[in-house]
Amino acid sequence: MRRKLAAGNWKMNGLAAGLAEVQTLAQTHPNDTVDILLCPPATLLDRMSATCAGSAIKTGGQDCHMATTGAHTGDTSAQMLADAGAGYVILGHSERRTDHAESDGMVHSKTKAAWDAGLVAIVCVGETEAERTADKTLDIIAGQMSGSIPNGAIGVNLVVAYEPVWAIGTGLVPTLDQIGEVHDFMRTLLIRRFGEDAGQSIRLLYGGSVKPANATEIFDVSNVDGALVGGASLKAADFSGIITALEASV
Ligand SMILES: O=C[C@H](O)COP(=O)(O)O
Repeated sequence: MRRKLAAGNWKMNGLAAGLAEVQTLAQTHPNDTVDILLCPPATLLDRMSATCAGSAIKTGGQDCHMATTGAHTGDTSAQMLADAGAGYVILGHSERRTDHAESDGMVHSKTKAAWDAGLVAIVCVGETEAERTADKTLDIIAGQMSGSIPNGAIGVNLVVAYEPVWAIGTGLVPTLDQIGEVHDFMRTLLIRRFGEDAGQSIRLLYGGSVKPANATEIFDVSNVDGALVGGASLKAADFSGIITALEASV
């Protein structure tokens, strides 16, 4: 039985004042019937981890370098994220793939670095609007998963997030059939590559304009084990509505 996960990605949003939202969220969801994760900007990670200590909320990074230490100005290693209290790291988000030209090979190396540091890697995949229109969605997903995920994936070290690029921050959401088609396909790929036990235990998240109003129907889709939420994770009231919908789906 896969444990559901509600993951919030604050992206480049959030100052110290935002920690009040985290305290409210922790008070609203004191029990951990699902996993709750917040990934703040690196500047807030240490303080958010301290704020969440003893609560049901875990913290994570939004990216890591593939090396452990060294002359990499401006970068953060997986070990540093763990040192700041993180248990997870988001890797290969489409904004990183676009803004920083991250290739599948780089995401692959970063995932290995995350595992070496004891972090759970949330590897993101997803097609652009043009790729969906050209009916290439499943090919893109297969290529990104094969190129970005190293050998050795199991349920406790990997989460895969399906995020159609055209649905991120746009208010557009694929149909439930489209989400189900991709999630079922990802499950099949994981089982084929890693075997039945590991393949069935890796959690699959949907991400892209998830809100309290559409969360329940998305969480009913087969092989959707939770969500990777951007904008709606910034305010406790919004993210709480999504967590409540996920708890109800268990
Ligand atoms: O990492 C989160 C996703 O990019 C989704 O962002 P969004 O919920 O603002 O569409």
